[in-house]
Amino acid sequence: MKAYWYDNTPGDQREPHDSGRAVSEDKLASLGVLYHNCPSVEGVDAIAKERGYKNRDTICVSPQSMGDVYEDKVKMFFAEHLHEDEEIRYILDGEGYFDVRGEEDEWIRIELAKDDLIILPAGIYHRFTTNEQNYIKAMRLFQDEPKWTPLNRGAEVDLNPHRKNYVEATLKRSAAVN
Ligand SMILES: CSCCC(=O)/C(O)=C/O
Ligand SMILES: [Fe+2]
Repeated sequence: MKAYWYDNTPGDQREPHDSGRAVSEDKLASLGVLYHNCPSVEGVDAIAKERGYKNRDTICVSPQSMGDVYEDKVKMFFAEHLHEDEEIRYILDGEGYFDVRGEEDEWIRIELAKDDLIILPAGIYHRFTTNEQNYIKAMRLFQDEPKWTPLNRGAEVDLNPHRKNYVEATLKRSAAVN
């Protein structure tokens, strides 16, 4: 895992966009984004049990596995959104980037590879993209039914109770201490 401020320059979303300014694991944790390295699935099972996850599936995001819909899927994942549930992603193979918003709405890019596990809190605005290798295989863990419901950013979603709770409980506290 490597995290850094996104450089905001134009160019393909799959390029690194590394500003050269690193972001620490502590900084991510202050935003409610938790990272673990899990060399074996037992570590994943322990985290899932502790946090009450009941379901999981595996997704492969690549032109080989998705065919004609690959580019549309990548565009969809890259639209800024939130979820009403916490989400865990465990990388089984390949690489990709999760971008999350900091306190001042700046993007932080989190580069993930095999054995990396990330927990994103409910209500955080984020997006995902493959990198230039166009290949990632990940385990998706769900607290309840295995559904992936993105709520794309907009005035209405800003007022979503899960968003408001995240802003009050996590984002404002993070801004106060950082
Ligand atoms: C590598 S997992 C596919 C993307 C995804 O599950 C997600 O939640 C994007 O926001
Ligand atoms: Fe998401």
